[in-house]
Amino acid sequence: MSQEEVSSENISYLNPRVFSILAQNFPTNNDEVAVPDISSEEGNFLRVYLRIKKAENFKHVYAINNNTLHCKVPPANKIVKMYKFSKIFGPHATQSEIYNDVVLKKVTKFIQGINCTLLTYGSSGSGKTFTLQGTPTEPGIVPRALEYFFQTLPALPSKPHIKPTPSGGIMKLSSSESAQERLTVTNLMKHSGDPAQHFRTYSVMQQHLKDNPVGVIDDDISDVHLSVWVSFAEIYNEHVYDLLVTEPKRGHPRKKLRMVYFNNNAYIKDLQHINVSSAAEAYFLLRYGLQNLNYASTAVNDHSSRSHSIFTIKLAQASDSKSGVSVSAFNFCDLAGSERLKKTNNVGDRLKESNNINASLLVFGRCIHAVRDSQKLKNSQLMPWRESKLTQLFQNALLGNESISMIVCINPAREMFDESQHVLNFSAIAKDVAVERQQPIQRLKINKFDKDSVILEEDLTSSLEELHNYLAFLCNEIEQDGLNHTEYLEHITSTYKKMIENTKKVWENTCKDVETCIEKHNQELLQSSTSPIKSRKRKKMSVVCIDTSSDEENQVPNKTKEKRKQKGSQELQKQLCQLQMERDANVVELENLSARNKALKVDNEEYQALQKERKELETQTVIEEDILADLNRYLH
Ligand SMILES: Nc1ncnc2c1ncn2[C@@H]1O[C@H](COP(=O)(O)OP(=O)(O)OP(=O)(O)O)[C@@H](O)[C@H]1O
Repeated sequence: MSQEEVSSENISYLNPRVFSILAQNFPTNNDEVAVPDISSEEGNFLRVYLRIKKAENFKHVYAINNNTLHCKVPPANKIVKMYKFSKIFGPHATQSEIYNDVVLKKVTKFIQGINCTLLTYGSSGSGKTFTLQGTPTEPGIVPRALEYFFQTLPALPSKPHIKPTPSGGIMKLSSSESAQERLTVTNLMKHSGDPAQHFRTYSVMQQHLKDNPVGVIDDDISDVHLSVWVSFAEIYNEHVYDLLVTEPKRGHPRKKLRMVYFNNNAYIKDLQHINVSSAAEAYFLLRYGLQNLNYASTAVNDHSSRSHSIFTIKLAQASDSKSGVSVSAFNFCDLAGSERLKKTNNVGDRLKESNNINASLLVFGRCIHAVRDSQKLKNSQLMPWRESKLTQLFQNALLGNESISMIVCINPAREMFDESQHVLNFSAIAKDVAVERQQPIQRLKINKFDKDSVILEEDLTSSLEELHNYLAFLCNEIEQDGLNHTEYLEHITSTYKKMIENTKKVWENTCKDVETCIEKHNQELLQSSTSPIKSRKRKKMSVVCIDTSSDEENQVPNKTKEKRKQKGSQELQKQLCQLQMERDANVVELENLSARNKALKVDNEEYQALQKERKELETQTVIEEDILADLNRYLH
């Protein structure tokens, strides 16, 4: 069967099993199904590698063998500290050596269906980005992995038929959805300025990847449907952004994304996963995202990343004959550099970034510490995963449920000694973290009873799972919306109250002013009628008044009295006009607020409807669970 033909009955919204279909097709020594073991050849601990950046005249840091680093503590150089690593790469190590030793096997595991994470950690300017991305002439780990990955896979269909869901399942795409998915890359290319330039850079890089190894999949996998997706996220100042979106319109801020939980796994809601069919396309998206990253010049690196970035490749696999689907992800995470505020001389925005970077790295360190301690002491202490976005995302990997490695980068220059010490101490703790063995494959049990019952049981299990998933999703949404809704309602009500109080106060004050003026003017008029000289002097004062005195009482000449009356009433008129305008503006504002209030009521109704739907779903779930239990009892 060709990649283009997919039978819609067999692929639906399914949850993946742990290992992929392709895992069965990698050559093995003894014809057994290859069940990859993430811990066997790596020992049971997190793999931590060290890369020492090129630097001149450094003598206090040196590797005594492939795994051990000695560090003389200045100024006396008498104390020597020793650090152990999975492997140390000295200043002359090439990009390809690092890729082959650290990443190559992981890409194979990734194709076999295992989730993999690779982090680079180190102080600012120590070479993290260089190690991951490299340059067109010295390509780093990510472009090398992409090249290997796409050369190992069979040719992909021109349009994807399956897509991973955010919760880790797979959905089947209709032909229009499939076409729509392909449009996303084309649109980004249109927005990227000069796509030809990009492909020129790519071909320069490819020239330097001629010796990159290629994997082989022996078996016939023509009935396995494959699709590849990439995403690129940035965590900047503790906010998450999608790097693969077109720039927002001028004056519009970038959209902040939310972290949500599904089955205790955090994922970034609304982060785009873009379908790619070749290494060239994936490399284009990588470069596109890198352009959108936050960089700035600091005293230690003139092109310093001010955020953590996570480039993810997802492989979705579905087979009609081999039963089941699989989704695996490979995360490449470039952590922002830890920095000493004194050394970087940061102020203003840079200082705020530094504080956020250091704070999230601190939580990262505390989590690693807590995992290590709880493993050593065999206790289950509370871990501060939720204190930073970074640790929320990598909780599962750091708990040992994925294949995870870290490349620690240091700049061995004398003036960077303090930073390097800090990084090395951190890596010593990280290296102690145990990685647990992954769970064996969970297959759907095929029953010995008649075929219809088996199908019914499978259908029911799958629909129940869907129902559970949807319920969890709905609960999450309701929780989030409920929070926003209440906050918004409170905000609008308090604004409303404040505005009404303000309007009242302004109106009362104005009325008081007018009354005082009238009183004053009347007194003046009374005085001027007894003393004409005084009244002439006072004429210069600007007093707004209403003349209430009668002709008989008034002793001033009629003309002067008439003029005063006119002037007084003109000014009063003016003031009244102004007040009228103010009141009109307030009325408009109040109308606006009423409209917003009405909208909120509509929102509220929708909220209530959602709650109702949730209740119905809960009832339905209970009923379906009962049916399933009955069925199970009947079957077994
Ligand atoms: N091993 C290396 N060989 C050659 N150049 C290197 C090496 N490591 C780093 N560099 C160069 O050093 C400079 C800083 O490196 P890089 O930007 O990768 O640091 P970083 O750790 O990512 O810093 P930040 O955390 O501030 O972003 C870059 O110009 C990079 O090309």
